[in-house]
Amino acid sequence: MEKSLPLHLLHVNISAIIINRSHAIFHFIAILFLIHYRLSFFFRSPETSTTPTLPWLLIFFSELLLSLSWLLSQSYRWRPVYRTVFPERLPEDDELPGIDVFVCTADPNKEPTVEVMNTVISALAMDYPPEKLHVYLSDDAGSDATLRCMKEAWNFATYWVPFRRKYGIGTGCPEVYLSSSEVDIGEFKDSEFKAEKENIEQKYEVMKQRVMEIVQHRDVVALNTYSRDHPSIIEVINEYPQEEMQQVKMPQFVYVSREKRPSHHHNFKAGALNVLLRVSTAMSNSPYILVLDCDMYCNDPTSARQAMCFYCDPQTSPSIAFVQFPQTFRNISEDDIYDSEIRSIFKIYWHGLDGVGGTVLSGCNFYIKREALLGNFSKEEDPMALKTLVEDHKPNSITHGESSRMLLEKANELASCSYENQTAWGSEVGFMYFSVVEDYFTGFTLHRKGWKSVYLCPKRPQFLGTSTTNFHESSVQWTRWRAGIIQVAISRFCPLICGPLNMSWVHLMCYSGLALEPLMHCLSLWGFALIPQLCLFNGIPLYPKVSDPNFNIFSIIFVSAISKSLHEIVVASGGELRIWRNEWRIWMMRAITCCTYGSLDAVLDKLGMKEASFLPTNKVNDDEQSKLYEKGVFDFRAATMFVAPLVTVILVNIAALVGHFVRVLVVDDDGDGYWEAMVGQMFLSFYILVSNYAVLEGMVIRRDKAIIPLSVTLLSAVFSVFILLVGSAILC
Ligand SMILES: O=c1ccn([C@@H]2O[C@H](COP(=O)(O)OP(=O)(O)O[C@H]3O[C@H](CO)[C@@H](O)[C@H](O)[C@H]3O)[C@@H](O)[C@H]2O)c(=O)[nH]1
Ligand SMILES: [Mn+2]
Repeated sequence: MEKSLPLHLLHVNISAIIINRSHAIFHFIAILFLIHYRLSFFFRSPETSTTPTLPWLLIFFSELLLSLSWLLSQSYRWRPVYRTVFPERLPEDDELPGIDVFVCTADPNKEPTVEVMNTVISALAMDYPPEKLHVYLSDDAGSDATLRCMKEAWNFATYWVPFRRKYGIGTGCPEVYLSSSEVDIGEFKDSEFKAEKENIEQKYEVMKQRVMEIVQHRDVVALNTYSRDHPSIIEVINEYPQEEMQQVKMPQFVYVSREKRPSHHHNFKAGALNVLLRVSTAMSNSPYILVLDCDMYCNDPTSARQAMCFYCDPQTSPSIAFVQFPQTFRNISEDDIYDSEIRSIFKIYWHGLDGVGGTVLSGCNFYIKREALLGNFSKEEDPMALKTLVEDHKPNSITHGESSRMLLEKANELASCSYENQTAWGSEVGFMYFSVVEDYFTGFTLHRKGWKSVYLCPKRPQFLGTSTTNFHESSVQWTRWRAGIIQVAISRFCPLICGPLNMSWVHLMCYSGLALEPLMHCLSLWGFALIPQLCLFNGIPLYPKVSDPNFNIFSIIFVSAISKSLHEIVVASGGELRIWRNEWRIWMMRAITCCTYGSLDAVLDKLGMKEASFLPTNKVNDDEQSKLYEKGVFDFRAATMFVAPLVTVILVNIAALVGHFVRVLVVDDDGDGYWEAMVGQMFLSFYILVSNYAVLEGMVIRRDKAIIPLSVTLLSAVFSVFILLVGSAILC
């Protein structure tokens, strides 16, 4: 009886569909009116119009681009769905499939070792049969200190894992459990629990102490060179004797550091994941793989069982390549001025993609099918003998003695940097190398092959990580993401031209929207930030007079766009009004900084003039920076390249408004309705200044350490004078 009950359910969000589609129709009609208005300009007699053609064309182009981006983004809103699972209906433990967990770390200076250890420990502590769980850590730095710390982590885990299991502790991460005062009081007040908890606390402190010593003695200079040039190191950690013999069944834990040589491109995270993919094929060969970033710990130990609800269902399992959980972060402040939560992606877009074919692969927190990554590869002739590895291998063959030595030898060969030479790794097999956003492109490749994916977003965050919470770091990260996406957009893989293959057209529209968004946003927002302002400065109207009925088209589009986003943030996802303001603001800022630089990076990469790079983000907590973020104050101590464009835009907008008022005062209104004709542009400038008041504040009002330096303001002033002079000469 139990068996016939479903393991998972799909709920279609009907009310969202009705609202989204009716709004889309309404907004679309308004855009058609706008296009009609702009086009009719070209059929007017030249005498009746005072506006030159070029600015008109440019603003029309900006409007068209933003409208196209809006149109593509309707695909994410076409059929939003959400899912529920029933892990209690899963088959018995011994029938569950095996899981290999991959954790990646790359730079011990930027990725605190204790955090990496906590992630590994939380994975070892997952609520899953231990003999079916294998955890692999990829250390791209090949740091001996990290390896030693992992042995400490393993040692501590042999106490933590049984403790967590025995008392059903709700989180797998010891740091979180031990630093939180509210967890599990009440239920376990008995002395046995208290004693055991104290023991765990003590063991954790000892571990941290040892780790600190190891880390302090690290030779940072030597490590930096070594991390780029070292042989492969693979160790099965649980082969080492434990402090005290414990009769605990533990998952397997393997440390892997692939070989790295300056002469070989290491392909960043995708390269690391592919090595883990091969090494794990030789060792445990579990059919499913969970990928985690080093700072993304398993908050809820039940995620594996939740994901298995899809894979244990014979009806859905054959077509699903991966089950994606959202990235959720523990360091998000109430204001979240940099949208570090990436709200729209995980709360809106991914639900929409799930409804039309499958969510995009999102870097970590996904359970992926090994078969989907290896494809038919394992069955084909493979010059490098992966074939024998995949087919002849019996999982769990790591024992002591000769066979184990041979296995490790084989694994080292698989982790060598020449292994992939002349193979399909990274182009057809495994994680894709083509773009620095390996996740987006790998997911796209799988969907193109006809695989599906699902998005599971339970109330309780399954994984928790640290997000970038300062302006510089998040700008660097966004520039990388934008660059990686535009690499795809301007290549033969551009979703718009590479054909739907096995995807639905709405799904393809989603991918196209994501791929083209950065380009469309940066071009159109630069247009909106400069063209109407230059015209305002020179007294040239670009919008209809207020008394002209056509003015309503623009007001309606503006109000409609704002109300929709307000509805999505405030009503549908329960956010506050200021979250809406902050998102809107950071979107504008990123369009003219990160999107622009990302596009440039991608274009230069395509021309062979600059290689795309993936610098890991800094995960070391800086108290001062965190405080500013908590208070919702912009930290402008960022590279000039990220601040100067913002200041330049602000200055041009101020100049336009001032220029306009001077003109009105000096040149008398000739009764031609000049004032009326400029209302649209005045409003736009005013709106940009009000929305980006934080930049003005950083320029002239604030008096702290994180303000915009005078030198940057002066440099931007030079830029804006240049733009005003040259722009006016060209446009008017
Ligand atoms: O050469 C590298 C570079 C990075 N990493 C690891 O990749 C992970 C993600 O790097 P991070 O610096 O945290 O970058 P983020 O921008 O935060 O990563 C986001 O964006 C990436 C794609 O750009 C995705 O892979 C990630 O999952 C996603 O969280 C970390 O565990 C790194 O240790 C490597 O293993 N090798
Ligand atoms: Mn990260």
